[in-house]
Amino acid sequence: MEQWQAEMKTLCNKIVGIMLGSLGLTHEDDMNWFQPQNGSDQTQCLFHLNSYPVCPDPDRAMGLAPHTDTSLITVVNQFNTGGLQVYQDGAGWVPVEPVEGALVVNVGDLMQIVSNGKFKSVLHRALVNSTCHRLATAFFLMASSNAEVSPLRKLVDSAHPPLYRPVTGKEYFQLKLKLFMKALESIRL
Ligand SMILES: O=C(O)CCC(=O)C(=O)O
Ligand SMILES: [Fe+2]
Repeated sequence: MEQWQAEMKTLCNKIVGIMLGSLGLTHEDDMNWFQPQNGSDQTQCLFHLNSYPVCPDPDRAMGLAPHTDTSLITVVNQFNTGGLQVYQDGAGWVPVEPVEGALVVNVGDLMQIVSNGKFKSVLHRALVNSTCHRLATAFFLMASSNAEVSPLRKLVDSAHPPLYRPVTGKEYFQLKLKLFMKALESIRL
């Protein structure tokens, strides 16, 4: 389990590096701010094992209600049983069809903050079905609890003012628990 967690964290860090790199951020300083500092071992990753039993009337039930993740990114494994849907403006709820051997990467709220809105946190939900028990895992890469999360300096200038005030990883986590879908809006400048 520990080795799996370390490998997932490495994978997530790589993906975040590629995403921020695509915005022109390549320096170490741009990449390491969300890691635990000074050798502290605060939790920086969370893991959900979601279990959705067979449902006789799936149209009248919901596996996981619509939400955005608090994370920077979330890596989801659907184990070849669909159910995950993402909301797309204009199209509505779009199923994320499982692809054998592939993982799904969801953009979370913290990524929306640090990218100053360039990456949008995805609204998603999970449906149940009437034929098989669905399992899905979600691995969340968070910012460490004392890391300052704010739009990255290189993405901010007079033409692109910061959209969000700085928060610590811990503060945003608590805001999300309290305000749920209104958390991002509550730190909007
Ligand atoms: O079950 C799924 O496919 C998604 C799980 C999820 O969105 C979550 O745990 O936050
Ligand atoms: Fe989620």
